[in-house]
Amino acid sequence: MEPLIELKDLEYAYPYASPALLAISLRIQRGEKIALVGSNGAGKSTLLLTLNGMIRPDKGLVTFHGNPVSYDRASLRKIRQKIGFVFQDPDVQIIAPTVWQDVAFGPVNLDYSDEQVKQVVTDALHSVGLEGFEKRPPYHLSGGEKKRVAIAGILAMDPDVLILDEPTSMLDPAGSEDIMDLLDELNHQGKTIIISTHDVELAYPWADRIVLMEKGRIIASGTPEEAFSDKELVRRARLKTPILLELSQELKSRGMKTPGTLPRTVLDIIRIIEQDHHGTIRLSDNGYGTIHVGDVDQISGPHIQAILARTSCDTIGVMGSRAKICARQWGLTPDISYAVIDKCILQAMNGRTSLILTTGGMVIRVFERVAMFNQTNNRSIPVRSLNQDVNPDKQPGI
Ligand SMILES: Nc1ncnc2c1ncn2[C@@H]1O[C@H](COP(=O)(O)OP(=O)(O)OP(=O)(O)O)[C@@H](O)[C@H]1O
Repeated sequence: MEPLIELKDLEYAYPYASPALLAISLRIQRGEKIALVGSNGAGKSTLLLTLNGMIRPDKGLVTFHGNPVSYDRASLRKIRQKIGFVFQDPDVQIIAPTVWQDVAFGPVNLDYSDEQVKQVVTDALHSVGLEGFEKRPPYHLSGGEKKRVAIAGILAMDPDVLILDEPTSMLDPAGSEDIMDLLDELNHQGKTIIISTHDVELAYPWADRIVLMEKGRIIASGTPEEAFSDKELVRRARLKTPILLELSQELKSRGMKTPGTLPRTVLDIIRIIEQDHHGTIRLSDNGYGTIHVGDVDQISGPHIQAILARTSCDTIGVMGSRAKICARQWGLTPDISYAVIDKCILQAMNGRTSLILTTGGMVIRVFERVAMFNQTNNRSIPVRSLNQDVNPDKQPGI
């Protein structure tokens, strides 16, 4: 398959400095979620800047859709619309006095009509959960909100690819989880996402592919399990093994049976431990808790309130920006907003009931994920849709 972006034998050195990139070759497929991981100075930001022509390599070739990137003004304008870049520090990117004007900056410069600008800015602010922020001065927003403004400014130009340099730097844990959840949502909508980070715990469960960098070179590119399993490579890259992987390596070295696949989440680790105990480690006396799923675009706040009043629901999880806004408007305080499905499966295994609020295609994703878990682990955790228009007979996993 032709890659969406390809880098061939790139080399680059900043003026009066030693090479920042050496022998870089990389193929990026449409729809991938890639994390470039490496220590300070490894070359991650420089590599990202070559992807949409912000840095022109001294040697080698960058192609997009099979066409070599040209560095004339018009071509760069085009490619930067299709490959959007979110800088590490949002203050570098935010330039206008209000959120609306800032997000509208790109579309206005692309000569969109007033009507189009209005539409794309409204949609972009909706996607990142910043409706109602239109008139606010960006400089008075929190770090997480500024990051969202920067992402909205890029989304307003409808890029195929989103590049984010250290997307969670300067954010608190909840803010980081919100951003990673947003990136998942955008990827689910078809965007290719490429981030840089030195946070292995963030990259390991999130990425489809990890590209490990050291001193300007790519030293590994593979699934997170492959990239982080080689202790020597991880040491060379001045990183550390993700804690779940280290735990599973320790369990294995102590004779615990581990399945073919390595754990990416807490749920995976629990599964390994349970299998070794023949699935009897702990199951609540009540059996499994139910996972309820509601599409916030198909259901009203009062309806949810009524359901919550008559069902004992131990945990509320929200997936996606729209669900987060609705939960806030309906006066609900979510317990979880990241890795929601896995956490609700863990709750269900402890006999606890949960409610997941989300939108559209994500509802089906919940059913599919739980069905797959039930099938591979011989479980029967029930999932129920709160939306009447979903035919339970057609729902996988019930
Ligand atoms: N504007 C610049 N001028 C000169 N040298 C630079 C410049 N930007 C980066 N470098 C150098 O290029 C190399 C790669 O830096 P880069 O910022 O790409 O690494 P990084 O992996 O993104 O690091 P970090 O995680 O610290 O952001 C480093 O040696 C750095 O000192």
